[in-house]
Formats: sequence, structure tokens, C-alpha cells
Amino acid sequence: MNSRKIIVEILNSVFYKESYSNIEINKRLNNSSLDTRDRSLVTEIVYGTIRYKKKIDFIIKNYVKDIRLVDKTILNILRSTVYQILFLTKVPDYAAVNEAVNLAKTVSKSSSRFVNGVLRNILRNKDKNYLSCLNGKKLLAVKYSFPNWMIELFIEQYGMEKTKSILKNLNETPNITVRVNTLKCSYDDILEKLEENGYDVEDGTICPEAIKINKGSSIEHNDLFKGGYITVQDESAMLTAQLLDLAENMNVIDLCSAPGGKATHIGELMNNTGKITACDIYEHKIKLINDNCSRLGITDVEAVVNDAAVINNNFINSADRVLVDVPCSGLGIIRKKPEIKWNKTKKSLNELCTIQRDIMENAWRYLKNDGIMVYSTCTINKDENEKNIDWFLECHKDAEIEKIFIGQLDNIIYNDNNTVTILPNKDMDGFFLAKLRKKGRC
Ligand SMILES: C[S@@+](CC[C@H](N)C(=O)[O-])C[C@H]1O[C@@H](n2cnc3c(N)ncnc32)[C@H](O)[C@@H]1O
Repeated sequence: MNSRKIIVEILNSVFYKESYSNIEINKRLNNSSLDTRDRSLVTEIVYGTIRYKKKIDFIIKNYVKDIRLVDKTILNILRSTVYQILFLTKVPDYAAVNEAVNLAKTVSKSSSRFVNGVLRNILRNKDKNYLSCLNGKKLLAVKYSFPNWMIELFIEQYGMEKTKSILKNLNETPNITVRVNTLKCSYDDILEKLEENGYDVEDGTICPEAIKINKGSSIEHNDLFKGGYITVQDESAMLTAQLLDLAENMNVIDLCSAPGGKATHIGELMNNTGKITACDIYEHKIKLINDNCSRLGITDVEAVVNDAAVINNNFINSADRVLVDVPCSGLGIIRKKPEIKWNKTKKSLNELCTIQRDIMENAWRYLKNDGIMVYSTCTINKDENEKNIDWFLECHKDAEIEKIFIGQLDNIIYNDNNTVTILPNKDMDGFFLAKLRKKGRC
């Protein structure tokens, strides 16, 4: 199938059926016969179009009577072509427009004339500054292409200067980072093997097991990945298991575990001893945890279906360590899942806080005295982070927060309540970490 058709189908799924971009891209590309170059072009255009949807629509609106009345497929043909014309240099304009017009013909002849007209107008005005009529928050929202409510939330919580940097960084294309599986091999061996395999690599920024892949073809198809020597994981997420102060033979419960990125890290750090109960609410995700464990040679994980928001009497007072990597708004990982910009609402964030608090309540009951609970999110929304921890400490006098130190970097914020926020940058996802020790009854 033609790559432009695949792009539009993926965009239709993401924008109109709330599909996840990464899952849609993998699914469609795996079913196609596109070569590596075309695959990476499809990926780049899809992510870019999702990322800049608001700005692109703002431009298209100059040339259509009412964008809401444009056929959905035609609109995605226009969006992905405007992205190629105004944001990419690698596709010649005439080629992008021709492809769009031909694709629009499969919808109707009049649609192809409409697409041709709009795109020719945009080409004629290629250097126009469409944003000159905007200022303040509205300008930020269109320039960086974010919903207004998200801009307001960031400004309210982080101030104007930090917000600009957050917005800019959340639009970056992320580098890939891998975690070396220390059960199977040494860090230096893997670094060398990746280089031999043609990857441009360097040490991670902050985690001892991290290797950054600056350039190289799809890592998940590499034998080092297939053989379980490495796991693809962002460095922010890699910090979580380290904070649990793990020792061999501990009993650990990971309450929101799939696909098992952190559970497998815990397994590696415990040297395949003890027991890790890796839970998830979705049956189909249990297989993802099990697949990752078998690939990595991890034998101390038992993956089970369990709703973390409902108390499980079998877990009470049983765990030395509990990890609560809660479902969250994901505002810190917009680089990787740009559709989060368009799929979330302010209301949905508030609803998440209730679930997160229920999960923490249960997790606390599963912890033995003197045990440690780590609470983590991949969001930078303070309501889901610092405020949840403040609330928890207020309700649980037997909870003591332990100060975390993970290094000094520009994007790491040590909060007043001893928790840590990692702001997104070129190398790391936005993330939040809190470490709590159970003091026993007071
Ligand atoms: C942030 S992701 C976890 C990522 C995982 N810890 C890792 O490192 O790979 C949150 C997970 O929580 C699961 N989840 C959502 N609601 C849940 C609930 N009520 N109980 C248990 N798991 C839940 C989701 O299915 C999702 O897999």
C-alpha cells in the first residue's frame, strides 16, 4: 500500500477513533511492504502531523470556509501534506502535493480539486507569518500546538518561562534509550556490540544501566533486543526501580505493571531471587509482562490480573516493597504519544486523581512495617503528583517521606515535600517520583 494512504489511515484512527499512535504505526507498518526509508518517513509525518495539528488547522482555516465541514479523510490528507510542506525539508513540495491530490481522487474528483486548490494557496504563501495576529496564551497554544486548557495548566503550575521550555521539549522527537540487562551481560559489552551493529550510541545521562541510541535502525528488530540483552526504556522510568532499595529475596508487589518495564528492572536488580507480583487490570496486558520476562530471562515475576483500586485481602501486610506506577494523564510523555494533547481533558485529569488515591490507599495496606512504597507517574501535572502525596501524608501519619537525590540536572526539580519532578527534555520524559517508608503504627 502507498505510504501516503497509510499515513492518512493512521491519522484517521488516531484522531477519530482515539487509537494510540505507536500501536497504529506498528500495526500498519508491519502489514505493509514499505522499505526502511519509507517506514521512517511515515513515522515522522504521522508524529509531526499529530504534534502540530492545532497549528496546521490554524493555517488551513485561512483557505477553507469551515474546517468542521471538511470530510475527515480529506482533512487528514491536507494536514499531513501541510506538515510536509511547512515542517519538513526532505519531501519536495510538488511531490507532496501530487501525492495528496492523487489520494484525494480516491474519495472524489471534487475533493481532489479542493485539495489541489487549498495546497496551491498554501504553497503560494509559504513564507506568510500566520501567527502575527495572536499574542499571549493564544499565541503559545497555536505556536506550540497545544490545547488552551493545557497551556493554562502549565502556566498556573510552572510559570511562563518554564512553560515555554516544557512546550518546546514536549514537541521534540525523542531519542531511544535502552537499559542493559545485567543478568545476561555487562554494560561495556552491549555498548560495544551496539556500535558494531552500526548504532551511534553514548552513555545515559543519569542511570548506570542506560545507553542512548542517537542513530540506527529500529532497535526492536535487533538481535540484542530479541535475545533479551536490552530493554527499551526512558531514563526517567529507569530511576524508579532503583529507588525501591531492593535486596535479594524480597517480596515486591508492582500494582500497575504492564508491559513490565519496571517489574523486569526490579527482577534484574534482585538477581532473579525473591518474588515480584506484577499486576495489571487488563487480562490482555498480562501476556506483555510474561513475554518481556521470558525475553529477558526473568524468573521471579508472577503476572496476575488485579484491580489496584480494589482491596485484595491476599496482599495485606505481605510486601517489603510496593511500586505504584499509577495510570496518569501522561503529560510528561507527549513527545512519544502526541495524541495525549488531543485525547485528554481537564476533567479526565481530575478523575484520575481519585483512582490514584484509591490505589495508594490499597498499596499502603499491602506494605509491611518499615517497607518502602514508590509512587511514580509520567505526568508533570502537580495535582496527580505533589498534591496527591501531600494528601496521602496528611491521611497517613505512619507514612514518612524519604528524600530522593538522583543528581543535579537542569530539568530535575527537588520539590518542597521531598518528591522529585523531572521536566521533559531532549533525553528524558517528564516524570514524578515519591518514596515513602511505613513507620509502623503510631
Ligand atoms: C503507567 S502504566 C504502567 C507501566 C509499567 N509500570 C511499566 O513500567 O512498564 C499504568 C498501567 O496501569 C494499568 N492500570 C490502569 N488502571 C489500573 C488498575 N485499576 N489496576 C491495575 N492496573 C491498572 C494500565 O493497564 C497500565 O498498564
